[in-house]
Amino acid sequence: CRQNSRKYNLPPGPRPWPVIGNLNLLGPLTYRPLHELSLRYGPLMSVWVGSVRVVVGSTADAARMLLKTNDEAFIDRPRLSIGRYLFYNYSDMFWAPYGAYWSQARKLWHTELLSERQLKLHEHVRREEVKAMLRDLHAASSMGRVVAFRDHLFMLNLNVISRMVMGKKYIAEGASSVTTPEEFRWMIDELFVVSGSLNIGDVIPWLNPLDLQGYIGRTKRLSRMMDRFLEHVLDEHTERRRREGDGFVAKDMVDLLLQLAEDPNMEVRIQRNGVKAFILDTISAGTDTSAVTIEWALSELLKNPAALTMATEELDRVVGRDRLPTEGDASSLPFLQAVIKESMRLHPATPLLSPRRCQRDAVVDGYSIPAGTCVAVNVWAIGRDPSVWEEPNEFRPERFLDRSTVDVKGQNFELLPFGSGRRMCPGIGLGLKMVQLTLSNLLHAFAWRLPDGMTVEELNMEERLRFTMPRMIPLEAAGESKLATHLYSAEPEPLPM
Ligand code: HEM
Repeated sequence: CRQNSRKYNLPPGPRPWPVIGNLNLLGPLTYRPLHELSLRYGPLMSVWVGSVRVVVGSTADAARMLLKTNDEAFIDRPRLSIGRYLFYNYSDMFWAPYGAYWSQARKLWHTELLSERQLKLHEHVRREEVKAMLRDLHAASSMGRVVAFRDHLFMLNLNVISRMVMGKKYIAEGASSVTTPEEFRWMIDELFVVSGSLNIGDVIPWLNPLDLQGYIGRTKRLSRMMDRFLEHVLDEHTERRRREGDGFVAKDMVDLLLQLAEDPNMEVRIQRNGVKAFILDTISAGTDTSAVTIEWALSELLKNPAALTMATEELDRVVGRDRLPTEGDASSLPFLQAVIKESMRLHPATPLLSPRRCQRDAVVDGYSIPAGTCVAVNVWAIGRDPSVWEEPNEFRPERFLDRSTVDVKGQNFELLPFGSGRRMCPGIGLGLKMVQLTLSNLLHAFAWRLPDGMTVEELNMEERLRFTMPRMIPLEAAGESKLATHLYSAEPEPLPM
């Protein structure tokens, strides 16, 4: 593979070592050394991860060339062990190779599974779950307890996804006869551990059969447990459909998927494994991403009290103290929107966009990129590029009030938290709703401050990298309830007309 590369005019990059390539340069927070290397080798550079050639784009222009101008060349994903062993041999959408199956899946997600109509139908689920979280936080703050947000935010997003996709919360006591809440939680944690780890055998293939890290063994074990659980979910849904006969109405994503799986007009039939793989996609791609984004936005606000005041004053003005913010309020909260964009600029949930694979030889900016090359876009570096952003390391939401046309929907290449092009995140609508609704409610319902004795300067803002990029140290804060007590009860209020 490396000999082959001599005949190509590849983008420049550091000299690779035998076997490991440039792995020695990368470290745990890969996007940071990659950013440093790009300052030396340029916005389009080649690095070797083991024996896999990776082309990294580190500026908005490079991202545009890779994700828009050459969208079709880089639309595939690499075949990694996780897709093979956990996602039913790439039967999901995230890891599916480019082709008819993936195209059909995208269409279905867009028109059926996560359509505007489906999102609207489940608005009450998001409201109820946010309210349940507020109730718990109210109880904690009445007792003067400091709140650690991470678990609350993760459980909120998991509960919303579980209810929208599978019809109920599987973490609740007695929710399922095949797993205990503890077992389910273990599976979810394990899912993120394997999703966020590099399997050495994927980049040094002759090591794969040895499974030196135990990665394959772990993934297969998790897959067996998950499969038992997912089979049970599918059986429960099939049983309800049988029981209700002609009166059956699809209530959640699994119901819809099972109907689609039986549709003889499908271009490519969705098999039972496909249904299970799509469920897994929503859990792995749709829970932690939103939770991590909200935790970073709260952290930046606590570190920047002036911005926190502006956000809460805006909520007071627009929503008033008699009710909780709803999804409909989002468009009337420009400062909150700016806070979210600014936070996503500095702390994108996936600092290196999920890997793409070049499906045919391509030429980008005069460099040739051979088929099979992996492609990564360093959105973390793009978000901090001083030629695009003034004072790039400062948290300044106001910058988006002047640039309100810059959004996160994949058209502005300087801000790509959801990626871009035909492979960009299909969950953007749901993800944004969750982030906006949760953040507005947390800020409106409580006055937050750092734990006693901690100054703004002492709030640690280091990150770590797993599947997503969470805070290294989970955020803690003390909250004081601001609204009338009945607004914290779990009973949902009626939606404003
Ligand atoms: C704040 C929340 C979220 C963020 C920041 C986020 C970010 C991303 C990014 C960066 C990608 C890769 C795009 C690319 O390759 O260009 C992606 C892909 C994907 N996301 Fe999201 N996501 C979020 C929420 C969600 C939700 C709620 C779901 C589903 C319920 C979801 C499902 C997916 C799937 C299935 C893919 C793979 C698409 C494909 O390969 O065709 N995401 N997401």
